[in-house]
Amino acid sequence: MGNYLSGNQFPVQGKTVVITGGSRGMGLAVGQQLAKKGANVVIIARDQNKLLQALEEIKQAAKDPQTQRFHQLSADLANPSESVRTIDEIVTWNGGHPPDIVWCCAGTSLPGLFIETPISHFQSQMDSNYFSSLYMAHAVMTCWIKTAKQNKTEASGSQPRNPIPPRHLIFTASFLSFYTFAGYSPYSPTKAALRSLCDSLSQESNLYAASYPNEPAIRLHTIFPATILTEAYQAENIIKPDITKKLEGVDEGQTPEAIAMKSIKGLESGLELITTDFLSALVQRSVMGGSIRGGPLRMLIDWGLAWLMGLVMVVVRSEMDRTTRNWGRQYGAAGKTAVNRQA
Ligand SMILES: NC(=O)C1=CN([C@@H]2O[C@H](COP(=O)(O)OP(=O)(O)OC[C@H]3O[C@@H](n4cnc5c(N)ncnc54)[C@H](OP(=O)(O)O)[C@@H]3O)[C@@H](O)[C@H]2O)C=CC1
Ligand SMILES: CCCCCCCCCCCCCCCC(=O)[C@@H](N)CO
Repeated sequence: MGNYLSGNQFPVQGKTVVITGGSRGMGLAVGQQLAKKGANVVIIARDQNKLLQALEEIKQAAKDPQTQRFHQLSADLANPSESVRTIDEIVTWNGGHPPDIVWCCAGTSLPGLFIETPISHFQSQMDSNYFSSLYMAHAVMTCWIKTAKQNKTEASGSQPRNPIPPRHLIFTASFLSFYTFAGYSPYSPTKAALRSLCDSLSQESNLYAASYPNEPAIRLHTIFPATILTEAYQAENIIKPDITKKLEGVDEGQTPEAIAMKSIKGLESGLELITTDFLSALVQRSVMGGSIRGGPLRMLIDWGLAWLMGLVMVVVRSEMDRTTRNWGRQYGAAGKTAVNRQA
């Protein structure tokens, strides 16, 4: 609580954190960094061997391995009943208490030109990226509100107690939620949908906070990383259309550790939408819509950048259109150019 009042809006010491996709890449880095800050960590993914290996690495990073607790669960989160099952099991493991923080990192990317993409990929990308997060959100929010009801602390006109540290639900989207381009039609809509879900739930959380003023509020967040240098990124590059690689070439990428660190910093400073690099921060300002804004200073910066980006994005878009047309003239309309098909 001290932490909370003194400005850190994301204290994790002694809290129970669930990380979906915590067995590798960004999710694993998040698990290690939160363990280092004193959190109890539960990771969920499909591959059990990877989970066991990752759990060891997370334990090794722990601040106090004697008191912190760690757990892993194998589940395919594209299946809605698996989210309910895992949350139930975590509550039991956690002495009957719901987790304090759920961070949805699970996801995959199958880039491809639209008509070259098997129709089943559009559904499986939605399942893997959007629905896996939605199902988890539904399961854990249901659990949190059920607990609030059981505690019978509905608003009765009385003043709420001291500020209670909130619970947190975190989605992992992408730079591509804000701005997409050729080759990402199977993927970007799944991440844009996550941002919209976050905005919807963030508004709705006011309803719960007002109904249960003596229970922890639910805070929503979405992280928007650009390229993360993971094994998954190497794998997606094998199938990624050459034009897509060219268009995203300006982004050098960041390590999963750097992305995790910047995400946690954003959470600690109380942000709802969090970017982890400069380009994403700029492009975010061109599409703020009804998303929540920060305090007066941040609002001023947002507003200035939004004005600037209104102009800049016109240039960015037409530049990318020009690159794509030139590519088509030179190489034709295939994902892999003849040169790279042979390679
Ligand atoms: N790499 C990049 O360039 C970028 C990635 N992102 C997003 O960030 C997140 C992390 O990316 P990254 O670290 O590269 O990903 P990784 O592929 O390295 O890790 C993905 C994790 O999710 C798990 N997972 C995938 N599908 C399911 C499922 N159906 N049920 C349960 N677990 C699942 C994987 O384990 P298992 O396969 O065993 O289930 C693994 O633990 C993803 O949401 C990704 O879309 C955003 C921007 C850029
Ligand atoms: C001033 C504004 C200029 C804007 C220029 C646009 C630059 C393009 C940067 C592309 C970044 C792509 C990240 C994709 C991450 C991702 O989610 C995938 N790797 C997953 O498949």
